[in-house]
Amino acid sequence: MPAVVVDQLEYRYGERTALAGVSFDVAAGEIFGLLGPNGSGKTTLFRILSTLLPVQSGRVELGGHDVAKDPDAVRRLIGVTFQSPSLDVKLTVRENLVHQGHLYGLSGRALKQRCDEVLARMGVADREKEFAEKLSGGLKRRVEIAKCLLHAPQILLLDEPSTGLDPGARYELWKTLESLQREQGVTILVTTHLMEEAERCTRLAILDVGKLIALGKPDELREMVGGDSLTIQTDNPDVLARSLEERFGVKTNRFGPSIRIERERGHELLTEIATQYPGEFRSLTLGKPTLEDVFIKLTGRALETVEPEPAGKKKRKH
Ligand SMILES: Nc1ncnc2c1ncn2[C@@H]1O[C@H](COP(=O)(O)OP(=O)(O)OP(=O)(O)O)[C@@H](O)[C@H]1O
Repeated sequence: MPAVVVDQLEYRYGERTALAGVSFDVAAGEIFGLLGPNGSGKTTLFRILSTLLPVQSGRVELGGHDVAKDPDAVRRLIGVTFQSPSLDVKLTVRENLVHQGHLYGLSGRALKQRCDEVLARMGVADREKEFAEKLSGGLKRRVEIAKCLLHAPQILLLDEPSTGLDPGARYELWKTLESLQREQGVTILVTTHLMEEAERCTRLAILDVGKLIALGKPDELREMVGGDSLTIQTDNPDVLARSLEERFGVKTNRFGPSIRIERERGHELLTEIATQYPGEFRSLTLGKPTLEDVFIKLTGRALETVEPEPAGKKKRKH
């Protein structure tokens, strides 16, 4: 039985469609990523999975329980962390855990034992007496995850868990998530707009404007983009892109000062551009396709901050 089933899920905020018929399954023990730019519907989906928003149309099941019919059973199965921190900063690390344990009906020796276990598992046992406000961002995130592990959930739902963390803290957090999956068989579902985080997922669903546009393992998704990915940074992207298209018959994608070209034997084109356009670019880089390239191929846009308008117009959020 899949840990999570999402079937033809639709959600609207008034006139605005946030989810337009999304379907996918997550197998038990996966680290499954929901990847998409701002406004793609990740948070809406996350809130439906965590029983905070109702199912308007379609079906969602976690651990075999329908979220619309049996939200209480779903809540017992899941541990959730949100984008905004949920620690009480005026309490110590252990006090935060103890209060959470009370909400789940834990007390006495059983609660103490669970607190000891999750503090050790998240590598924060030596911080238990510190006030939460004194902790770094990375440690706060670990304590939040410790908190949501107290009732031994089978499924963890983490909304952008790496947001605000530096690269070192991100790396450590992911090592811990991977060990939770490996050693305890916990199913983990994360939302993210970070490529680095998406690359570590066992499988990914890519969302764009409320639609699921791709589903698969990171390697399978990358295989959708042929050959190499060539990126050119330039002060004149429009002029240079037009000239490259005419001269080499290639298709270019333009994002701000960048031009991206997907091409077999990219090193040959790179040499041609370097010799025929000296001084017209700031940098010229060749690499294997990334998940960003997959998104560009599917949508013609970069994974940037774009907010769709109900009328179909697009405007930048920030
Ligand atoms: N409470 C709301 N009322 C009206 N529209 C909303 C509301 N919440 C989200 N939306 C809209 O629904 C769409 C999907 O938003 P959602 O927050 O789910 O996307 P997201 O991928 O999580 O983006 P972000 O990464 O910015 O949180 C967007 O167009 C957004 O503006």
